[in-house]
Amino acid sequence: MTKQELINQIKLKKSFLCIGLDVDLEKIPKYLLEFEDPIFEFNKQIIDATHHLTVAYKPNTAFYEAYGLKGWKSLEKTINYLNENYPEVFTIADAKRGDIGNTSTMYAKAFFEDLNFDSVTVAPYMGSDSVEPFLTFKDKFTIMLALTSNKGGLDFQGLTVNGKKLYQEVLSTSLTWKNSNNLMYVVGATKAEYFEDIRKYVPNHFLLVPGVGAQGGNLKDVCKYGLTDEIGLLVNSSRGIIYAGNDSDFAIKAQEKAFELQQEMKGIMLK
Ligand SMILES: O=C(O)c1cc(=O)[nH]c(=O)n1[C@@H]1O[C@H](COP(=O)(O)O)[C@@H](O)[C@H]1O
Repeated sequence: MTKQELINQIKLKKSFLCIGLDVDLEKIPKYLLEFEDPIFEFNKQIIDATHHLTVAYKPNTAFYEAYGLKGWKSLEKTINYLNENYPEVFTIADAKRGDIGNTSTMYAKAFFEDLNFDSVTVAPYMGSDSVEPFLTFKDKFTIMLALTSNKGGLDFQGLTVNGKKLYQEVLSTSLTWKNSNNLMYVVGATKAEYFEDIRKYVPNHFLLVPGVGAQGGNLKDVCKYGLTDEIGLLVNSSRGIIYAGNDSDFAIKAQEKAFELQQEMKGIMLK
């Protein structure tokens, strides 16, 4: 998908919502455990009920890898279902990869070619040659961790290096990399007070913003400085949406939660 196609979707749906498909067999409605593939059945129902309200889905691969080969199959069925039925939706493999160059190329092939996701999350710790292989894929995006939502996010990202905070250094250095227009950045919703500063470094790149909902982040605070003329934000909620209910009406409950967030986004976009 191109950046323009993503922006068109955002404008059409009046939404910059991303729904996290972080499926935990202990949390899904019990009746689904009777299905041959409970994870896929859960995702399918969530997707069918929410696709008109969201512009992106983000399965975190940990929730699939935890179930071994079966989990990976469920991930493959989920991305295939999305690509076949809702190709307009942006897809994010939240895998947080990154390694020496030739290994990163293989990670990129796994998520961009084999599974055909639009994007993958990557950690910047190993530097330029660990990220650049991901950036060579046309119309695919690499979403690099900048300032994460968790408490420990500042342990390293907040340290001063070369007179700058490490996350600032990550942002400015990454802009010098080849194909840096294929980058997006993760900035946690729980770090809303940093968005003004972050936009000084990356005024136009998309930011993936997790941490609204279960982690307590607030949409309005994020939008105050995070929004660009092209919106430039994908705000993710996982548990707050997909576990809104845990009975046979779970998909409707998820739809209600997604609708609430979409309406809030629409209000902000129309201001
Ligand atoms: O890369 C991410 O998506 C991510 C980065 C970050 O800083 N914080 C963060 O919570 N995430 C992911 O975003 C999702 C948040 O889930 P909820 O807290 O349930 O909405 C999980 O899949 C996390 O792994």
